[in-house]
Amino acid sequence: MEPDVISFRNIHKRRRTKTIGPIDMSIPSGYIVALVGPNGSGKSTLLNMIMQTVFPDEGEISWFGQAYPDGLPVSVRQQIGFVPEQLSLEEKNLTVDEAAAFRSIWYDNWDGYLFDELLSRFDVPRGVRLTKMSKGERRKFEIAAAMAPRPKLLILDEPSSGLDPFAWKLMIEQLHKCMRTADTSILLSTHIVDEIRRLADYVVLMHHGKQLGMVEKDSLLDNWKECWVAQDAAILQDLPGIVSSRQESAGTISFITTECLEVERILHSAGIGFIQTRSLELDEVLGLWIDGYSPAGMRK
Ligand SMILES: Nc1ncnc2c1ncn2[C@@H]1O[C@H](COP(=O)(O)OP(=O)(O)OP(=O)(O)O)[C@@H](O)[C@H]1O
Repeated sequence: MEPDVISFRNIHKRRRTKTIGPIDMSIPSGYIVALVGPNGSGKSTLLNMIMQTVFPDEGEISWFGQAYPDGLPVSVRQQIGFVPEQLSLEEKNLTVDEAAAFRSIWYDNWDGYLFDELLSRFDVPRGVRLTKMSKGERRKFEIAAAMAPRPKLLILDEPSSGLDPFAWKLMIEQLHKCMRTADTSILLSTHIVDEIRRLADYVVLMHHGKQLGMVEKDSLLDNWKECWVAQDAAILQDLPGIVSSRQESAGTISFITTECLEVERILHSAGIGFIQTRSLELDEVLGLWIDGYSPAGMRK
């Protein structure tokens, strides 16, 4: 079995107004994991710790199953593609071609053909300095450059920030392709619900510097539902994961549950069917999760 691509063990990072951590989490190999959470919850800090542009005050990080307390070797760094939240200062005055030449020295696995193909698909102008590009053009350059070494791990900090809908769709396609052809694991931070829906296998929720858990996206969406049944409110006592309920009309109630599959099993065995169900929107799910309702099937 492939080792986890990244493991955090008891990680703490003190910031001016809050502490990020404790973080204990492993990112499994071969999946897309979405890091979600409100502004300032610690997502970028976590990603920057993986890149060693920020160092934890306590705890240990492992890359592909190994810790490197004396610094990340270049050979391991070359296996990781990174799209940071901000443009890197070293490259700020370079043109696309100069920045690509700089990176191709750094990454000996750099695939110039793939980079050229991605740039032309994304329609990025080549001879222009990165600082003179639009935000979206710069973002597209960053995504192409992070994918060009065909890394084992791709880390994307709010990758779609500034992308137009066409570029966004193309990015989603390219990330799927990257997973298929290069077997790349992906960890991304995002606020875009549709991005999570289209890309993520797992969702990790961050809140106030704490990681509230990791759960399979499909299990989250299959289990967190609003349901309508032709029963009175007494039935709710026998059902798990009830968040809220409402009397819709005489003899009909609706309720929100975090354990819809189990609720369905219990009702079915009592000969009761749903009148209808509605999947919660992901932002409703995340709001409830932050409010303390834990999803079933949380990954350790
Ligand atoms: N260089 C820094 N020095 C001190 N505090 C920092 C630094 N960078 C971030 N912080 C603080 O750490 C906390 C977490 O910030 P971080 O950027 O990791 O959050 P985030 O979840 O990525 O937020 P967003 O969704 O807004 O990008 C915030 O309270 C922020 O003010």
